[in-house]
Amino acid sequence: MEVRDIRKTYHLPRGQTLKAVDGVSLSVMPGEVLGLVGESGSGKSTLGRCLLRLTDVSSGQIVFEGQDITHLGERAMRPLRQRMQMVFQDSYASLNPRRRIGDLLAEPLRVHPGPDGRKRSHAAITARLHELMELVSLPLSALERYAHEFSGGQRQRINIARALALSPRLIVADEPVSALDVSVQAQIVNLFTDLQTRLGLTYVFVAHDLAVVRQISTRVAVMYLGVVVELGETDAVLHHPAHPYTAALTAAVPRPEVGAPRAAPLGGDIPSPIARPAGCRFHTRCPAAQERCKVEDPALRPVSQGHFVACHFPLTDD
Ligand SMILES: Nc1ncnc2c1ncn2[C@@H]1O[C@H](COP(=O)(O)OP(=O)(O)OP(=O)(O)O)[C@@H](O)[C@H]1O
Repeated sequence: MEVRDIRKTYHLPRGQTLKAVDGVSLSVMPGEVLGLVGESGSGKSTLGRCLLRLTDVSSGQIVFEGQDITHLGERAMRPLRQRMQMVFQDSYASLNPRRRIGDLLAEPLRVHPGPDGRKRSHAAITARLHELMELVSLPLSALERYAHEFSGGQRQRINIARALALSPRLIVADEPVSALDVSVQAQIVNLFTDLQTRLGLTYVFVAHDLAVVRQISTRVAVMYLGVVVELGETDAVLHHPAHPYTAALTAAVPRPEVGAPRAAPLGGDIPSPIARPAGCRFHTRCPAAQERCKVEDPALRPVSQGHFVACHFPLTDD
């Protein structure tokens, strides 16, 4: 997927505008896991929804497998929906409590044609449901039960099974483990990793927990107030951050292999995206801000091969 300068503006009552995504360009390569991190309100969920066209973008371009999908209508999007799916944070809200799990999972299989382009038979649907249960390590008996009969972790397995039903290539997972207990989180992250290897999936993995992102991501994009401020390989971004914001985020996470933290944890709140600061949008909280940062918005530019930062004074390792 190629994303070019996409923006999503919400028009609020009283004429205010909120730029939730304010010019993001990035690519998602086949088979990679792109972690999207940033504090609450930075625009991660909105960007994830824009990528899958679950919300309309205000401007910019989204190209998926060579096809410009930016302005496709719902009918034209339908065949593409099979190839891109979303897993949400709230495992309960996304499962209809009055329907058996087997019924919920069968629905997309009934609506969309099979790999041969024809309507799936009852037997083909049943066989696929069994495969899905195996993929997410749930017993077949789960198909007969209702959402409330499962734990949060099991419900997230069901949501993953539903996302997998139509054999997608790309999955956007929006904080898929944030609502789970820590021990369960690890199991679900491992499940995502196993599935990725087995099925050759590509993920955009939205999370505010850097430990989770470090574990699963090939590359990381750090968002702040609607833009990507740092992008690169996971190790480069999280272990050698070039943006003071990333450095502050990583400083908040204890790392056993490193003694003293590299930067002070972040103070203050994220400013309102309705009245975002002029110049570099991070300057009001940046320990290294200078005069230039108050007036000039830095563009994302390379600091090394494949590692990009939007900062006038990027950090170096020495
Ligand atoms: N439907 C909407 N109408 C108006 N504003 C919205 C809407 N959806 C999101 N926003 C605003 O857009 C900004 C970005 O929100 P978004 O949920 O994308 O951020 P996030 O980084 O995913 O945060 P969180 O982790 O809290 O979900 C926030 O200021 C939010 O209030």
